[in-house]
Amino acid sequence: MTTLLPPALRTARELVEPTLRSAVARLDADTRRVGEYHFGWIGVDGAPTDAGGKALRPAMVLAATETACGTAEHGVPAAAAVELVHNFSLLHDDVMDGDTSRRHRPTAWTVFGSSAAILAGDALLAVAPEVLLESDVPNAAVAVRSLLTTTRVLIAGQTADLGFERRQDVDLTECLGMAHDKTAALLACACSIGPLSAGAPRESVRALHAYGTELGMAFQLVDDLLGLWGDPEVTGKPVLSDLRTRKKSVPVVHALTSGTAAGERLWELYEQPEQLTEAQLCEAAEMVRRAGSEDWTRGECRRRLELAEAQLEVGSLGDTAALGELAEFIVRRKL
Ligand SMILES: CC(C)=CCC/C(C)=C/CC/C(C)=C/COP(=O)(O)OP(=O)(O)O
Repeated sequence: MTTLLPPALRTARELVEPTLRSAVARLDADTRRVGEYHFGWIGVDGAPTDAGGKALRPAMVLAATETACGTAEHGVPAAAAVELVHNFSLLHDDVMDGDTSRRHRPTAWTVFGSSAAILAGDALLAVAPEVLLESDVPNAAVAVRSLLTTTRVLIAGQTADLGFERRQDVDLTECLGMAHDKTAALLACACSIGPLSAGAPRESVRALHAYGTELGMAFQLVDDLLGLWGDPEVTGKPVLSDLRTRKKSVPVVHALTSGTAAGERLWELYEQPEQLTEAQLCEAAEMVRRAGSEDWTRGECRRRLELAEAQLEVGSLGDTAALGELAEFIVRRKL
C-alpha cells in the first residue's frame, strides 16, 4: 500500500513514527498491544508488520511547518500529537459503526474486543498532549489548547453524524457542517498546529488554518465518494457500508434533498425497515449518481481546493509546493 503513496507521505511516516512509537510504548502492556496493532506495527500474533495509515495529517503538519518556519523538523511533536488524536477517533469510530475492516486488516475491536479498542483510543488521546508538553517546541501549551479544542469539535461532528442516521430532515448545510466538524477541523489543526507550536506569525497560522479547513472539506467529500464507488482492494475498507447503515453523507443528503425521482427512490430505500440487500445497496448508489450528486460533490471538491489555494496567497508564507502536492493527492486519491 505504501508504494501507492506520494513521497511526502512516506517521508512523514518515517520522520514521525519514532515519536509515535515511544508515545504508544508508555501504555500498559495490553493497551499498548492494541495500539501497536491498530497502527499496523504488529499483527494479531504480535509479530512485526508494516501496515498502517497514509500519515496524511503528519505530512500536512510537516509541510505547513516547513512553509511557515522554513524547516519541517520543528513540527514533529505536533505531527505525532495530531496523528494520535486521529487514531483515537478511528478506534472509537470503528466500534460505533461496527466496521470490521480498516487499512486492509480486521479492525482492532474485532480482534481485541470493544472495551480494549475503546481504551486504546482513550490512551492515544491521553498521550497526545504529553508528546507536545514534553517536547522542546516554544509554544507547547498553545498547541495543546488547539488540539483539545479540535477534539471537542471532532466529538460534536461524530455526535451529529450518528444522530443524522435517525433523522429525516437533515439538510445539506447541516451535513456540510457535520463534515467540517468530524474531519475538516482536524486537518485545519494539522495545517496550523506546527507553525503555532513553533511560534510562527499569527497571519501565517490563520491562513494555514483556513487552508486546512477547505482542504479538509475536500478530503471528506472524496472520502464520501470512495465510500460509494471506491475499490475495497485499494481503500482497505468495505464499499457501500455507509449506505448499509443509512449514513447521511454529503452526496447522499444532496441526493435525498434534490427533489429528483432518483432522490425519491433513495428515500424509499433508506426508509425500508429491513436490511438493504446487496442489489438494493447498488441501486441506492446508482440513485445518488442519477440525482446528479456525484457530479455535484466532485464540483464542490474542486471549489474547496480553489478556496484552499487562495488562502496560501494571503499568509506571507514561504514555498508552498509541498502543501500543493498533498492537496493534489487529497483530491485525486483512490485510498
Ligand atoms: C470522536 C470521533 C469518534 C470522531 C470520528 C471522526 C471520524 C472517524 C471522521 C472520519 C475522518 C476520516 C475520513 C478518516 C479517514 O482518514 P484517513 O483516510 O486519512 O485514514 P488513514 O489514517 O487510515 O489513512
